[in-house]
Amino acid sequence: MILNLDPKFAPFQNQEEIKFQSFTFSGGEPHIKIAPDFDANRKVTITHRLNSFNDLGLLCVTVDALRRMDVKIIDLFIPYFPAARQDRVMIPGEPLSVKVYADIINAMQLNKVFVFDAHSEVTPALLNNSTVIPNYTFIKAVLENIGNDVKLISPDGGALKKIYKVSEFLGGVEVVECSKSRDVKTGKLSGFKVYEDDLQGMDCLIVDDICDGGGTFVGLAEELKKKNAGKLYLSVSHGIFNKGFEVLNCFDGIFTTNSFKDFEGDSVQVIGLDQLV
Ligand SMILES: O=P(O)(O)OC[C@H]1O[C@H](OP(=O)(O)OP(=O)(O)O)[C@H](O)[C@@H]1O
Repeated sequence: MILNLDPKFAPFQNQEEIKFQSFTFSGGEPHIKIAPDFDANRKVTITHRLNSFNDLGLLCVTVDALRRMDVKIIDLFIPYFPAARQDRVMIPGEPLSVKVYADIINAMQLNKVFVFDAHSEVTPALLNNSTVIPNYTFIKAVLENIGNDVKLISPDGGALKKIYKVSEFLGGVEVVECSKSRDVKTGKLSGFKVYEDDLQGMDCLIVDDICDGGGTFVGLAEELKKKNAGKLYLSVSHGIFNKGFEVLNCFDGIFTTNSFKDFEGDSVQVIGLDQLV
């Protein structure tokens, strides 16, 4: 059975849904009332786009309510893992935020926790009983839109291992390795390298987990164009796009999923997770 905490997000279409009402108390506390007309002996999968501490609060009270209804087996599907990029302490005084979220979820003693395309190996390492759903079928769906005659672009060393697995899944689509550097003091992006001399007009698809402000991809696109890239496409599993799509107008197509939020308009092509999981 499925309990979709976000009414706009229902990735598992074929399962029977548990009904509930959720609201926020005047003091700001999330609350839920779950309709008791379901078989508590069955496994319940909660789905949630867990993007903030408020979402986490609703999840915590939901798990508590289910436990009090005697539900023994609870799975969780949170496609975007919050703070997954805060997976190391860069400067003393900063938190290891990904562990804060993981510890809270671990305390719920869930049967399985599913995450879509985790930022790094730190998330599943910290999260008990976790399964990372890879981005393979997402990228396959992107290629169904733009064609197979592209090179896959890995923006940095951290993404390399994943992109070679994507390439293998797709039957050996060629990978171009790139790297990015940051200013040690400010943490700001300072440069990109593309480890191929001439892209000879080939179309390029950048594959990454998250687009936030987009600086990574705009900078990389400039370097790819300097190396004679043809059309440029961007695919990110989790679209935050906090600076909008104007900044990304160097791309001939942008693809993402609905793991983080929904999108309106045609600036981005969204491949829903219901088609991928
Ligand atoms: O859209 P932007 O604002 O440019 O951010 C997107 C980039 O941020 C994340 O990597 P991050 O730089 O955090 O990776 P790291 O773990 O290698 O530092 C993500 O994997 C993208 O590469």
